[in-house]
Amino acid sequence: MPAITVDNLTKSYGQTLALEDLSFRVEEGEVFGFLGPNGAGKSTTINVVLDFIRPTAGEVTVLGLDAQAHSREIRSRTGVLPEGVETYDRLTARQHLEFAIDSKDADDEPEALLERVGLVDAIDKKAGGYSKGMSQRLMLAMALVGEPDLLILDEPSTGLDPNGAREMREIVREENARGATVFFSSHIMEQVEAVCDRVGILRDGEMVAVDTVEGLRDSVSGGTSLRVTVDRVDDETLQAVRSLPDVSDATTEDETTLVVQVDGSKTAVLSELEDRGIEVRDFTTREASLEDVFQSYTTGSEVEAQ
Ligand SMILES: Nc1ncnc2c1ncn2[C@@H]1O[C@H](COP(=O)(O)OP(=O)(O)OP(=O)(O)O)[C@@H](O)[C@H]1O
Repeated sequence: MPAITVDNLTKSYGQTLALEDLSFRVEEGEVFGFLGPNGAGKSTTINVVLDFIRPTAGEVTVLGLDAQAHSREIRSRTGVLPEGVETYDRLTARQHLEFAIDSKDADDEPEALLERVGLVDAIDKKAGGYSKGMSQRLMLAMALVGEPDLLILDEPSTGLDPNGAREMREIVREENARGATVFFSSHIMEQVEAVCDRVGILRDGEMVAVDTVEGLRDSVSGGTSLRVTVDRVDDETLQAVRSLPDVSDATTEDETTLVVQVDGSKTAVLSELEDRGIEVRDFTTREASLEDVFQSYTTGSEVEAQ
């Protein structure tokens, strides 16, 4: 049974079409990264999944239950880190957690939860004095209450410094190892790379790709960029390199530098140059970064998606 099923989901806010016929599944036990630029519709999707807003059309089930008919049960089994921090200034971290533990009928210890998110030192301080990162840590601790079956984290790294972002990823891994399904949104590809089993890329309210990180990388042509320093290069050589199998593009950066986009082995490119009597002085390779992949799917430029 999938943890989340979204079928033909459409959501309009007046004239604004935020989601258009969106369908995808999050399998039980996986870490699913929901990626998209600002305004793509990530929060809207999460809000429909949690029944905070109603869809214009389409069906959503969560943990096998209809999202609208069973929202109470779904929320009791789900830990949510919402977008934007909503702590209560006059309550301490301990009080926030006691409230969350009570409302979920759970038996967690506030200290233990705050220890996990690195906020135990501030346990009795009022949240009004917290930095953005501290508030984000507190919200994450609240999401962990009651060992939820499903964790939904909307932009969980917001306000966290690099250490905080790393710790957040560790918690995602731990929760997943315990058996929780994790669904988290981000507009930063790098954040999802380290922890996600699969990634869905949303663009203008539509899912443009769903795959493993490796699969996404492979689906973008020009997977590897090969930069070769030679003694000389001419048009004929450039044409010959371009027509090699697995080469999607080749350009010259200057009179002695060739940049080749190659999907397979780079040896063929180097052999072609040597066969033509061109001296290869040096070469470096660079794999398509995940930012390139993300950019190709969300802007349709830079690297061409197949
Ligand atoms: N309450 C609302 N009323 C009107 N339009 C809205 C509302 N909420 C969202 N939108 C619009 O719907 C679209 C999707 O917004 P959404 O917040 O879901 O995107 P997002 O991917 O979460 O973006 P971000 O990364 O900036 O949080 C945007 O065009 C946004 O302007």
